Amino acid sequence: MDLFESLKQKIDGKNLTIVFPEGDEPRILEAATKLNQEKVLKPILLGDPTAIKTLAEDNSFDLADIQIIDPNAYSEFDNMVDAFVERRKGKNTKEQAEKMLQDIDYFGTMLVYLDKADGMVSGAVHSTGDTVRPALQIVKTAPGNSRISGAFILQKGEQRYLFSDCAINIDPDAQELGEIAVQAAKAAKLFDIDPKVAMLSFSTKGSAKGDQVTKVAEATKVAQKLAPDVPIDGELQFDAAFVDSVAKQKAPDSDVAGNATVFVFPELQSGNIGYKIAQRFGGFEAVGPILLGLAKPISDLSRGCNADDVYKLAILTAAQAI
Ligand SMILES: CC(C)(COP(=O)(O)OP(=O)(O)OC[C@H]1O[C@@H](n2cnc3c(N)ncnc32)[C@H](O)[C@@H]1OP(=O)(O)O)[C@@H](O)C(=O)NCCC(=O)NCCS
Ligand SMILES: CC(=O)OP(=O)(O)O
Repeated sequence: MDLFESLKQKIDGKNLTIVFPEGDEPRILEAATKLNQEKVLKPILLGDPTAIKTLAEDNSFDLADIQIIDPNAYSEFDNMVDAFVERRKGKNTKEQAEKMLQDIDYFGTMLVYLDKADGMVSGAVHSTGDTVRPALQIVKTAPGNSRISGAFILQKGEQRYLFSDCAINIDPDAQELGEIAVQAAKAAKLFDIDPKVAMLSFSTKGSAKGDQVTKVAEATKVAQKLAPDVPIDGELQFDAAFVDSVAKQKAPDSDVAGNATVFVFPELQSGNIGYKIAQRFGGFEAVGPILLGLAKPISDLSRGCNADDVYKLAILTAAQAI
């Protein structure tokens, strides 16, 4: 079954609410309208209600009973400020909190933190840093996770893969990269991908030398130790990880090479470039980034997203809430 149909079945009837801070963005309105009409989940839009309704009318989107919250007229704003200050444990004053919560991503994240929404989807307009920073500061990591990472599902026809980290950690060390790989393997299972994890490099099993290669080889050992029941191998070049005939030549003893389904990139430059090449040259649909390791589901869109990407990421985000 199609991934999104199966995720829709999982969340069906659960009345999950997803907050969209960028409520005055047409792609968000289109996706929210569809999610609401199909009763997949309950969207909450942030912004000026009059401006949002006018924009919806201009684009023929029927918002029906979708909840709109105006952060500038939010009756529980003072409580939100107090909860934020308490959460930040001395890192931000009340005056700073009042200012920070004018930012719709901070405001939306607080709605999730305070259980007034089950998840959040933002980033159609805002950069990843601005979207994710409030989540890191307020929601923080889930138990057992020292950091978060950002994965993409890449799918085309029957093919479905997971790429990570394509969004968050700029230059992880070996320990961090190993943890990113384990987060990716766990997430793959959630999205019906049988994880076979390739730790990517420009070298296969010592064919090249250097600090960057050593880092990936060490990260492979970290990941194997953290998740001994998951097939994880590296360091592997992409062709050795993906193409059976190349795998036979370059890494004949590997249980992952040639069959990888989860691709872990050595740092963010290659991860972010890699997923966009698969998407734009390879014709794969890229859904994400899905933030892994956060205590509550919050997702960041690429600014290049369309309404269908928003719709699908909202479903993925809601599925992480159950
Ligand atoms: C994610 C990112 C914004 C965080 O960086 P930052 O704002 O400089 O973060 P800081 O170092 O100031 O830390 C802010 C908080 O986040 C936490 N944090 C930072 N990175 C984290 C991570 N990967 N996992 C968990 N927590 C993290 C810090 O501990 C800190 O918490 P505190 O305020 O409670 O002490 C930054 O790593 C980044 O810009 N990454 C690249 C994003 C990007 O442009 N991607 C490409 C497009 S998708
Ligand atoms: C994930 C990503 O690359 O986001 P953006 O395109 O918004 O920078």
